[in-house]
Amino acid sequence: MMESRSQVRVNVPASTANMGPGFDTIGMAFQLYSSVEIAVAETTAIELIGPEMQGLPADKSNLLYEVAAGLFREAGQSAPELYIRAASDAPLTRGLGSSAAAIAGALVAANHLLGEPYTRDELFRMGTLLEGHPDNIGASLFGGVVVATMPEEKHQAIPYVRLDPPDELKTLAIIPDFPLSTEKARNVLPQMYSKQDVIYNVGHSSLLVAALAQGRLDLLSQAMKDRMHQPYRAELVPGLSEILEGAAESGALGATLSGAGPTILCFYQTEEDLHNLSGFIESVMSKHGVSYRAMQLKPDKHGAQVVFEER
Ligand SMILES: Nc1ncnc2c1ncn2[C@@H]1O[C@H](COP(=O)(O)OP(=O)(O)OP(=O)(O)O)[C@@H](O)[C@H]1O
Ligand SMILES: N[C@@H](CCO)C(=O)O
Repeated sequence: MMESRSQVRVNVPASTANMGPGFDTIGMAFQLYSSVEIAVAETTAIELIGPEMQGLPADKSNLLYEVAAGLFREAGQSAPELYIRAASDAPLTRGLGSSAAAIAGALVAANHLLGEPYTRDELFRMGTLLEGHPDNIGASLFGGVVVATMPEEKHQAIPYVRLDPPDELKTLAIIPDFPLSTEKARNVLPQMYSKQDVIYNVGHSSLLVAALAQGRLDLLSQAMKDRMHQPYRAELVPGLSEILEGAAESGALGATLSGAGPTILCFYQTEEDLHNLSGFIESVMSKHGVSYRAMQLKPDKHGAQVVFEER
Protein backbone atom coordinates (compact mmCIF):
# COMPACT_ATOMS: atom_id res chain seq x y z
CA MET A 1 0.00 0.00 0.00
CA MET A 2 1.03 3.59 -0.33
CA GLU A 3 3.59 5.04 1.97
CA SER A 4 1.87 8.02 3.61
CA ARG A 5 4.77 10.46 3.70
CA SER A 6 2.40 13.28 2.97
CA GLN A 7 -0.79 13.82 1.09
CA VAL A 8 -2.97 16.68 -0.03
CA ARG A 9 -6.38 17.26 -1.58
CA VAL A 10 -7.19 20.21 -3.81
CA ASN A 11 -10.62 21.35 -5.02
CA VAL A 12 -10.61 23.19 -8.35
CA PRO A 13 -13.42 25.17 -9.98
CA ALA A 14 -14.50 24.53 -13.55
CA SER A 15 -14.43 27.53 -15.84
CA THR A 16 -15.59 29.08 -19.05
CA ALA A 17 -13.27 30.72 -21.54
CA ASN A 18 -13.63 33.47 -24.15
CA MET A 19 -17.05 34.79 -23.02
CA GLY A 20 -17.66 35.55 -26.69
CA PRO A 21 -15.02 37.88 -28.12
CA GLY A 22 -12.21 37.41 -25.56
CA PHE A 23 -10.73 34.44 -27.38
CA ASP A 24 -7.99 32.75 -25.31
CA THR A 25 -8.04 35.80 -23.01
CA ILE A 26 -11.05 35.97 -20.67
CA GLY A 27 -11.94 33.17 -18.24
CA MET A 28 -14.47 32.90 -15.43
CA ALA A 29 -14.63 30.25 -12.68
CA PHE A 30 -17.78 28.43 -11.54
CA GLN A 31 -18.92 26.74 -8.35
CA LEU A 32 -18.62 23.36 -10.02
CA TYR A 33 -15.63 21.43 -8.79
CA SER A 34 -13.21 18.66 -9.50
CA SER A 35 -10.89 17.30 -6.85
CA VAL A 36 -7.47 15.75 -6.90
CA GLU A 37 -5.80 14.03 -3.99
CA ILE A 38 -2.10 13.21 -4.29
CA ALA A 39 0.31 11.40 -2.01
CA VAL A 40 3.87 10.29 -2.51
CA ALA A 41 3.78 6.47 -2.61
CA GLU A 42 5.94 3.40 -3.18
CA THR A 43 4.26 2.57 -6.47
CA THR A 44 2.06 4.71 -8.66
CA ALA A 45 -1.68 4.03 -8.43
CA ILE A 46 -4.44 6.18 -9.88
CA GLU A 47 -8.05 5.96 -8.72
CA LEU A 48 -10.60 7.71 -10.90
CA ILE A 49 -13.95 8.20 -9.20
CA GLY A 50 -17.34 8.65 -10.88
CA PRO A 51 -18.82 8.57 -14.35
CA GLU A 52 -17.11 11.74 -15.62
CA MET A 53 -13.69 10.11 -15.32
CA GLN A 54 -14.51 6.98 -17.29
CA GLY A 55 -12.07 6.19 -20.07
CA LEU A 56 -9.17 8.21 -18.68
CA PRO A 57 -5.87 6.34 -18.33
CA ALA A 58 -5.05 5.09 -14.84
CA ASP A 59 -1.31 4.90 -15.36
CA LYS A 60 1.56 7.34 -15.68
CA SER A 61 0.13 8.69 -18.95
CA ASN A 62 -2.71 10.28 -16.93
CA LEU A 63 -2.58 14.08 -17.23
CA LEU A 64 -2.64 14.49 -13.44
CA TYR A 65 0.40 12.26 -12.98
CA GLU A 66 2.30 13.87 -15.86
CA VAL A 67 1.73 17.38 -14.52
CA ALA A 68 2.46 16.54 -10.88
CA ALA A 69 5.59 14.53 -11.73
CA GLY A 70 6.69 17.32 -14.07
CA LEU A 71 6.60 19.80 -11.21
CA PHE A 72 8.75 17.50 -9.05
CA ARG A 73 11.30 17.36 -11.89
CA GLU A 74 11.12 21.13 -12.35
CA ALA A 75 11.95 21.46 -8.64
CA GLY A 76 15.06 19.34 -9.14
CA GLN A 77 13.66 16.10 -7.72
CA SER A 78 13.36 12.75 -9.47
CA ALA A 79 9.92 11.82 -10.77
CA PRO A 80 8.08 10.33 -7.78
CA GLU A 81 5.72 7.40 -7.50
CA LEU A 82 2.34 8.89 -6.69
CA TYR A 83 -1.02 7.78 -5.39
CA ILE A 84 -3.65 9.91 -7.12
CA ARG A 85 -7.40 9.95 -6.52
CA ALA A 86 -9.48 12.18 -8.75
CA ALA A 87 -13.16 13.02 -9.18
CA SER A 88 -15.08 15.65 -11.10
CA ASP A 89 -18.58 17.08 -10.88
CA ALA A 90 -17.79 18.98 -14.07
CA PRO A 91 -18.13 17.15 -17.38
CA LEU A 92 -15.00 16.58 -19.49
CA THR A 93 -14.55 17.73 -23.10
CA ARG A 94 -17.65 19.92 -22.91
CA GLY A 95 -16.07 23.39 -22.83
CA LEU A 96 -15.95 23.81 -19.06
CA GLY A 97 -12.19 23.77 -18.73
CA SER A 98 -11.69 20.23 -17.40
CA SER A 99 -8.15 19.90 -18.74
CA ALA A 100 -7.18 23.25 -17.23
CA ALA A 101 -8.79 22.28 -13.90
CA ALA A 102 -6.81 19.02 -13.94
CA ILE A 103 -3.56 20.87 -14.68
CA ALA A 104 -4.27 23.53 -12.05
CA GLY A 105 -5.19 20.90 -9.43
CA ALA A 106 -2.12 18.76 -10.10
CA LEU A 107 0.18 21.79 -9.96
CA VAL A 108 -1.27 23.12 -6.70
CA ALA A 109 -1.21 19.67 -5.09
CA ALA A 110 2.35 18.83 -6.20
CA ASN A 111 3.57 22.27 -5.16
CA HIS A 112 2.07 21.70 -1.73
CA LEU A 113 3.80 18.32 -1.38
CA LEU A 114 7.08 19.96 -2.40
CA GLY A 115 6.75 22.56 0.38
CA GLU A 116 5.41 25.43 -1.78
CA PRO A 117 8.57 26.33 -3.74
CA TYR A 118 6.46 28.12 -6.40
CA THR A 119 4.05 31.04 -6.10
CA ARG A 120 0.56 30.84 -7.57
CA ASP A 121 1.72 33.20 -10.33
CA GLU A 122 4.56 30.83 -11.20
CA LEU A 123 2.13 27.91 -11.31
CA PHE A 124 -0.04 30.04 -13.62
CA ARG A 125 2.90 30.47 -16.02
CA MET A 126 3.67 26.74 -15.99
CA GLY A 127 0.02 25.73 -16.38
CA THR A 128 -0.43 28.15 -19.25
CA LEU A 129 2.57 26.72 -21.10
CA LEU A 130 1.08 23.24 -20.68
CA GLU A 131 -2.45 24.25 -21.74
CA GLY A 132 -1.36 26.65 -24.48
CA HIS A 133 -3.53 29.58 -23.42
CA PRO A 134 -4.17 31.27 -20.09
CA ASP A 135 -7.96 31.68 -19.95
CA ASN A 136 -9.24 28.51 -18.21
CA ILE A 137 -6.06 27.99 -16.19
CA GLY A 138 -6.20 31.52 -14.77
CA ALA A 139 -9.85 31.15 -13.74
CA SER A 140 -9.24 27.73 -12.15
CA LEU A 141 -6.23 28.97 -10.19
CA PHE A 142 -7.53 32.35 -9.03
CA GLY A 143 -11.33 32.16 -9.29
CA GLY A 144 -13.45 35.08 -10.48
CA VAL A 145 -12.90 36.58 -13.91
CA VAL A 146 -9.32 36.47 -15.14
CA VAL A 147 -8.19 38.53 -18.12
CA ALA A 148 -4.79 37.38 -19.33
CA THR A 149 -2.59 37.13 -22.35
CA MET A 150 0.50 35.15 -23.33
CA PRO A 151 3.85 36.74 -22.43
CA GLU A 152 6.38 37.59 -25.14
CA GLU A 153 8.86 35.03 -23.79
CA LYS A 154 8.14 31.66 -22.18
CA HIS A 155 10.07 32.46 -19.01
CA GLN A 156 8.13 35.69 -18.38
CA ALA A 157 5.22 35.93 -15.95
CA ILE A 158 1.70 35.81 -17.41
CA PRO A 159 0.30 39.34 -17.45
CA TYR A 160 -3.20 39.20 -15.97
CA VAL A 161 -5.86 41.04 -14.03
CA ARG A 162 -8.38 39.27 -11.81
CA LEU A 163 -11.83 40.79 -11.38
CA ASP A 164 -14.62 39.86 -9.01
CA PRO A 165 -17.59 38.90 -11.19
CA PRO A 166 -20.77 40.92 -10.64
CA ASP A 167 -22.76 39.26 -7.82
CA GLU A 168 -26.03 39.37 -9.76
CA LEU A 169 -24.56 37.39 -12.67
CA LYS A 170 -26.21 33.97 -12.86
CA THR A 171 -25.43 31.40 -15.51
CA LEU A 172 -27.49 28.76 -17.24
CA ALA A 173 -25.14 26.18 -18.77
CA ILE A 174 -26.60 24.07 -21.56
CA ILE A 175 -24.40 20.99 -21.77
CA PRO A 176 -25.03 18.83 -24.86
CA ASP A 177 -24.66 15.06 -24.48
CA PHE A 178 -21.74 14.88 -26.90
CA PRO A 179 -18.07 15.69 -26.40
CA LEU A 180 -16.13 18.17 -28.50
CA SER A 181 -12.38 18.22 -28.10
CA THR A 182 -10.65 21.56 -27.97
CA GLU A 183 -8.33 20.36 -30.71
CA LYS A 184 -11.22 19.66 -33.09
CA ALA A 185 -12.89 22.99 -32.27
CA ARG A 186 -9.64 24.89 -32.90
CA ASN A 187 -9.05 23.13 -36.21
CA VAL A 188 -12.16 24.72 -37.77
CA LEU A 189 -10.84 28.26 -37.17
CA PRO A 190 -9.33 30.22 -40.08
CA GLN A 191 -5.64 31.11 -40.27
CA MET A 192 -6.37 34.74 -41.24
CA TYR A 193 -9.02 37.31 -40.30
CA SER A 194 -10.15 40.45 -42.09
CA LYS A 195 -9.28 43.86 -40.67
CA GLN A 196 -12.99 44.49 -39.98
CA ASP A 197 -13.33 41.30 -37.94
CA VAL A 198 -10.20 42.05 -35.92
CA ILE A 199 -11.42 45.57 -35.13
CA TYR A 200 -14.83 44.16 -34.26
CA ASN A 201 -13.41 41.67 -31.75
CA VAL A 202 -10.94 44.10 -30.18
CA GLY A 203 -13.80 46.54 -29.62
CA HIS A 204 -16.22 43.99 -28.20
CA SER A 205 -13.66 42.26 -26.02
CA SER A 206 -12.49 45.59 -24.58
CA LEU A 207 -16.08 46.65 -23.92
CA LEU A 208 -16.79 43.31 -22.25
CA VAL A 209 -13.91 43.64 -19.79
CA ALA A 210 -14.91 47.21 -18.94
CA ALA A 211 -18.55 46.16 -18.51
CA LEU A 212 -17.59 43.26 -16.20
CA ALA A 213 -15.30 45.50 -14.18
CA GLN A 214 -18.06 48.05 -13.62
CA GLY A 215 -20.96 45.61 -13.26
CA ARG A 216 -22.61 46.99 -16.43
CA LEU A 217 -24.72 43.92 -17.08
CA ASP A 218 -26.87 45.96 -19.48
CA LEU A 219 -23.93 45.98 -21.92
CA LEU A 220 -23.21 42.25 -21.90
CA SER A 221 -25.53 41.30 -24.73
CA GLN A 222 -23.75 43.64 -27.15
CA ALA A 223 -20.27 43.22 -25.69
CA MET A 224 -20.32 39.41 -25.93
CA LYS A 225 -20.68 39.35 -29.71
CA ASP A 226 -17.85 37.66 -31.52
CA ARG A 227 -16.56 37.12 -35.05
CA MET A 228 -13.43 35.17 -34.26
CA HIS A 229 -14.52 31.67 -33.29
CA GLN A 230 -18.24 31.20 -32.66
CA PRO A 231 -19.34 31.63 -36.31
CA TYR A 232 -16.88 28.88 -37.35
CA ARG A 233 -17.64 26.57 -34.45
CA ALA A 234 -21.40 26.79 -35.09
CA GLU A 235 -21.16 23.92 -37.59
CA LEU A 236 -19.98 21.68 -34.70
CA VAL A 237 -22.68 22.75 -32.23
CA PRO A 238 -26.27 22.38 -33.45
CA GLY A 239 -28.49 25.16 -32.13
CA LEU A 240 -25.62 27.50 -31.25
CA SER A 241 -26.42 30.16 -33.88
CA GLU A 242 -30.10 30.32 -32.93
CA ILE A 243 -29.33 30.54 -29.23
CA LEU A 244 -26.74 33.29 -29.71
CA GLU A 245 -29.20 35.24 -31.86
CA GLY A 246 -32.37 34.67 -29.82
CA ALA A 247 -31.33 34.37 -26.16
CA ALA A 248 -31.51 38.09 -25.41
CA GLU A 249 -35.15 38.23 -26.53
CA SER A 250 -35.88 35.43 -24.05
CA GLY A 251 -34.32 37.26 -21.14
CA ALA A 252 -30.59 36.52 -21.39
CA LEU A 253 -28.11 39.24 -20.47
CA GLY A 254 -25.77 37.61 -22.95
CA ALA A 255 -25.00 34.22 -24.48
CA THR A 256 -21.81 32.51 -25.53
CA LEU A 257 -20.22 29.26 -26.51
CA SER A 258 -18.30 28.12 -23.41
CA GLY A 259 -14.64 27.68 -24.28
CA ALA A 260 -14.30 25.40 -27.27
CA GLY A 261 -17.86 24.09 -26.73
CA PRO A 262 -20.20 22.33 -27.04
CA THR A 263 -21.60 23.86 -23.82
CA ILE A 264 -23.51 27.09 -24.35
CA LEU A 265 -23.90 29.65 -21.55
CA CYS A 266 -26.73 32.12 -21.07
CA PHE A 267 -26.26 34.77 -18.39
CA TYR A 268 -29.41 35.98 -16.63
CA GLN A 269 -30.65 37.73 -13.50
CA THR A 270 -34.19 36.74 -12.49
CA GLU A 271 -36.14 33.50 -12.06
CA GLU A 272 -38.58 34.71 -14.69
CA ASP A 273 -35.72 35.13 -17.17
CA LEU A 274 -34.49 31.64 -16.30
CA HIS A 275 -37.94 30.21 -16.94
CA ASN A 276 -38.26 31.95 -20.31
CA LEU A 277 -34.73 31.02 -21.34
CA SER A 278 -35.23 27.38 -20.41
CA GLY A 279 -38.30 27.17 -22.65
CA PHE A 280 -36.47 28.86 -25.53
CA ILE A 281 -33.45 26.53 -25.20
CA GLU A 282 -35.68 23.46 -25.10
CA SER A 283 -37.45 24.53 -28.30
CA VAL A 284 -34.15 25.10 -30.15
CA MET A 285 -32.45 21.94 -28.95
CA SER A 286 -35.45 19.69 -29.57
CA LYS A 287 -35.70 21.11 -33.10
CA HIS A 288 -32.10 19.96 -33.66
CA GLY A 289 -32.63 16.65 -31.87
CA VAL A 290 -29.85 17.43 -29.38
CA SER A 291 -30.15 15.98 -25.88
CA TYR A 292 -28.57 18.06 -23.17
CA ARG A 293 -28.61 18.82 -19.49
CA ALA A 294 -29.01 22.28 -18.03
CA MET A 295 -27.12 23.47 -14.96
CA GLN A 296 -27.43 26.71 -13.02
CA LEU A 297 -23.98 27.92 -12.08
CA LYS A 298 -22.68 30.66 -9.83
CA PRO A 299 -19.25 32.26 -10.12
CA ASP A 300 -16.47 30.87 -7.92
CA LYS A 301 -14.36 33.60 -6.34
CA HIS A 302 -11.62 31.53 -4.68
CA GLY A 303 -9.91 29.36 -7.29
CA ALA A 304 -8.06 26.14 -6.49
CA GLN A 305 -8.02 25.44 -2.75
CA VAL A 306 -6.07 23.00 -0.63
CA VAL A 307 -8.84 21.43 1.46
CA PHE A 308 -7.01 18.62 3.21
CA GLU A 309 -3.45 17.79 4.06
CA GLU A 310 -1.61 15.30 6.20
CA ARG A 311 2.07 15.22 7.02
N1 LIG B 1 -9.24 14.96 -14.07
C1 LIG B 1 -8.60 14.63 -15.19
N2 LIG B 1 -7.65 13.70 -15.18
C2 LIG B 1 -6.98 13.39 -16.30
N3 LIG B 1 -7.20 13.94 -17.51
C3 LIG B 1 -8.14 14.87 -17.58
C4 LIG B 1 -8.90 15.26 -16.44
N4 LIG B 1 -9.76 16.22 -16.82
C5 LIG B 1 -9.55 16.39 -18.14
N5 LIG B 1 -8.60 15.59 -18.61
C6 LIG B 1 -8.09 15.49 -19.98
O1 LIG B 1 -8.50 16.65 -20.69
C7 LIG B 1 -9.30 16.27 -21.84
C8 LIG B 1 -10.35 17.30 -22.09
O2 LIG B 1 -9.73 18.48 -22.51
P1 LIG B 1 -10.39 19.45 -23.59
O3 LIG B 1 -9.52 20.64 -23.67
O4 LIG B 1 -10.66 18.70 -24.87
O5 LIG B 1 -11.82 19.79 -22.97
P2 LIG B 1 -12.20 20.71 -21.77
O6 LIG B 1 -10.93 21.17 -21.09
O7 LIG B 1 -13.16 19.99 -20.92
O8 LIG B 1 -12.94 21.89 -22.48
P3 LIG B 1 -12.45 23.40 -22.86
O9 LIG B 1 -10.95 23.39 -22.91
O10 LIG B 1 -13.08 23.68 -24.18
O11 LIG B 1 -13.01 24.27 -21.81
C9 LIG B 1 -9.85 14.90 -21.48
O12 LIG B 1 -10.18 14.16 -22.61
C10 LIG B 1 -8.69 14.30 -20.70
O13 LIG B 1 -7.72 13.81 -21.58
N1 LIG C 1 -9.89 29.58 -25.46
C1 LIG C 1 -9.89 28.17 -25.76
C2 LIG C 1 -10.56 27.45 -24.61
C3 LIG C 1 -10.51 25.98 -24.74
O1 LIG C 1 -9.47 25.42 -24.00
C4 LIG C 1 -10.64 27.93 -27.04
O2 LIG C 1 -11.73 28.50 -27.19
O3 LIG C 1 -10.18 27.15 -27.89
